Amino acid sequence: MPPLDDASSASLRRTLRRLPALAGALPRLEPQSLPDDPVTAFLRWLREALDAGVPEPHAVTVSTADAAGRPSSRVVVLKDVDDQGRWVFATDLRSQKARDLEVNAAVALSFYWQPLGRQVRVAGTAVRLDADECAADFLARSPASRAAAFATRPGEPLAGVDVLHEAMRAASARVEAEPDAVLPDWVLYAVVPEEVELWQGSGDRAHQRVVYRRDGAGWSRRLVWP
Ligand SMILES: Cc1cc2nc3c(=O)[nH]c(=O)nc-3n(C[C@H](O)[C@H](O)[C@H](O)COP(=O)(O)O)c2cc1C
Repeated sequence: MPPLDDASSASLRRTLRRLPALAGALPRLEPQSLPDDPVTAFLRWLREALDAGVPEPHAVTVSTADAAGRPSSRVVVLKDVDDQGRWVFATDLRSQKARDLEVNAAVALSFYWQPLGRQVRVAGTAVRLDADECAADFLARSPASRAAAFATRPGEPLAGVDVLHEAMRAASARVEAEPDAVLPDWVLYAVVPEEVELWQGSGDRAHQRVVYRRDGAGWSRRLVWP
């Protein structure tokens, strides 16, 4: 295989074209066997991802947009699907995603579970959880994660890696000295779903898409073309 830093874009295109996608034995989806509500369906698929040994199945891409509609995406970890059927993640209020959500609550999540050829998309509105819940989540984090959260200044220019390590050392000492200290900028967002799509890839490209849409107090469900 040619090196990927080869100047020839034709060679890059060839390399990319030859990469397999949706290879291997993938499960078949029987849409009628899916539950009526997407939260139960998601939890079933998450269980199957865990059982199949999918690496880090709780890693999820979160997409937000700023006040001008400029989108951005990044990976976070899923913290919960709560008893109100909301997908919960944690972040720093100073981060771009949080700044976006504070002015534009529209949000989309995307999971990809490669060994199963499955994608789940959730679109809806993000609500910030109350300070007590955010604090409890912060305190449940490992000391190293708490120190990292105290040390960071999300998105600000960093003069050098040594500055980061020094800030981490100072923050670790603080966490040890003050184990109950909470970062006030630590926030949880719950995504209230409007639409959830389960996508099952297939080697023969007859992929299946099932879209759930909120319908009054319940959900409607339909198949759509892939
Ligand atoms: C596997 C993985 C898990 C991550 N988990 C989180 C997380 O739970 N919360 C978070 O704020 N950032 C998390 N990040 C870092 C984000 O992807 C991102 O770099 C950071 O939050 C800044 O994003 P923003 O400036 O767009 O808000 C994670 C990154 C990876 C690769």
